[in-house]
Formats: sequence, structure tokens, C-alpha cells
Amino acid sequence: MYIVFEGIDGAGKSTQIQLLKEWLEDNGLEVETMVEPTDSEVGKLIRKILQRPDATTDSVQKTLGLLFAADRMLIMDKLSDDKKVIISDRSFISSLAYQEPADWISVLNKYAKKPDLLLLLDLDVKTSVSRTSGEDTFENEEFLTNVKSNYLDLVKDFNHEIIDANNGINKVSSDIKKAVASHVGLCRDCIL
Ligand SMILES: Nc1ncnc2c1ncn2[C@@H]1O[C@H](COP(=O)(O)OP(=O)(O)OP(=O)(O)O)[C@@H](O)[C@H]1O
Ligand SMILES: Cc1cn([C@H]2C[C@H](O)[C@@H](COP(=O)(O)O)O2)c(=O)[nH]c1=O
Repeated sequence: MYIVFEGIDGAGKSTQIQLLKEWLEDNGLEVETMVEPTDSEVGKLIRKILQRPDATTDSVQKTLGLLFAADRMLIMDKLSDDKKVIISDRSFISSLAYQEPADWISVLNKYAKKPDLLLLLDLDVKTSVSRTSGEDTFENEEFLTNVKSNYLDLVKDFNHEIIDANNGINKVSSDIKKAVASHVGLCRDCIL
């Protein structure tokens, strides 16, 4: 089972992945978490580029599209372990939302694994910016407004749930557990 968390910066992905992992493990399931970009040499280069003032320009965005695709290919084999629940903080769907043009990004990620379940944490853009450090050039209202719009368009192509990430942590966690329960054989109605 490959579950992917997506959403704009500061949406609560890391927070919610940890809560979901604990809940699934408490219910006897084996869980492994992944994150993109990874901590590989490619991932480290990506994080440097994300802080460049020209990160949102067409040429740098095309470079990032290539680097993100290469970075995720390094972990592709790990995503297909059917004996456990793989929960990833981001995926190639982030590339479709953050980088453009989508047709080229789709070609670059032709061999990327598609999630069994995509959870989009949908957050107000102003709240997103208020929660982030501003170190990454992407972390601005204009850019993230477009990313949010892209996400809401492209999730329709996947088995997905849209989670209102503007709620408190516990409410968001409860909504996520209810969305996941039936996919992993757990009782949805048992969740408060
Ligand atoms: N539902 C929530 N309500 C209020 N604050 C939250 C909520 N969820 C997360 N936060 C806070 O928002 C910040 C970002 O959370 P988190 O790191 O989980 O988001 P993220 O989506 O992983 O961010 P990024 O994509 O930038 O890595 C943290 O300070 C976290 O404590
Ligand atoms: C996988 C991926 C990520 N990004 C962007 C999204 C964020 O602004 C940064 C770093 O991610 P984090 O969750 O804040 O650690 O990278 C992207 O533009 N394209 C991608 O494919």
C-alpha cells in the first residue's frame, strides 16, 4: 500500500504522517515513511537550488523538474513493498503541481509509482506562508496560489481524498484516519 501526502508548504504533511504512522502501528500494521526530496546527493542539490532567488524562473524550474525526477528514481524500488504501508511526504505529484509544463513533467515521471491513495492537505495560502520560514523561494503567496490551484485540478486523476488542513491538528488527523481506514482494513466508524 503506497499512500502519498501532498499539499503546499506548511500544510501539515510531516505532522500528520507521524500521527498516521503511530495509529497504523498501534493497529498492528508495518509502516515505512519516505520523503521527497530525499537526503541523497541529488536531494541535497535540490534543496540548495530551492533557495536561489531565480528558483521560479522557467529555466531553473525545468532543471528542478529533471532533478526531482532523478531523485525519486533512487527510491522507486522501495515504494513497491506490498508487505507494509509506505507513507510518502510528497511524490511526483508535487512536480506536477510545482513545476511546469505538466506534459513534460509527466514524461519525466513516466516510471514513477502512482499512489494507491493520494491525500491532499488543502490549506489556505496565507496560512501556509505564515507557517514557513521563507528560506525557499517558492514560499510566497503568488507562487503557492498557483500551486494550490494546480493540486485541485490534478488530484482528479488519482484515487484521492481532499483533507481540510485549516482545521486543528486532531481534527485533521481524524479526517485522515477515516480516509485511510477502509484502504488498510480498519474500522472507519470506530474513529472519533
Ligand atoms: N492543523 C494545524 N494547525 C496549526 N498548526 C499546524 C497544523 N499542522 C501543522 N502545523 C504546524 O505548521 C508547521 C508546518 O507543519 P509541517 O511541517 O507538518 O508541514 P509540512 O506540510 O510538512 O511542511 P513543508 O511542506 O513545508 O515541509 C509546523 O510548525 C506545525 O507544528
Ligand atoms: C517533491 C517536490 C517538492 N517540491 C518543492 C515543494 C517544497 O517547496 C520544496 C521542499 O519540500 P518540503 O516538503 O518543503 O520539504 O520542494 C517541488 O517543487 N517539486 C517536487 O517534485
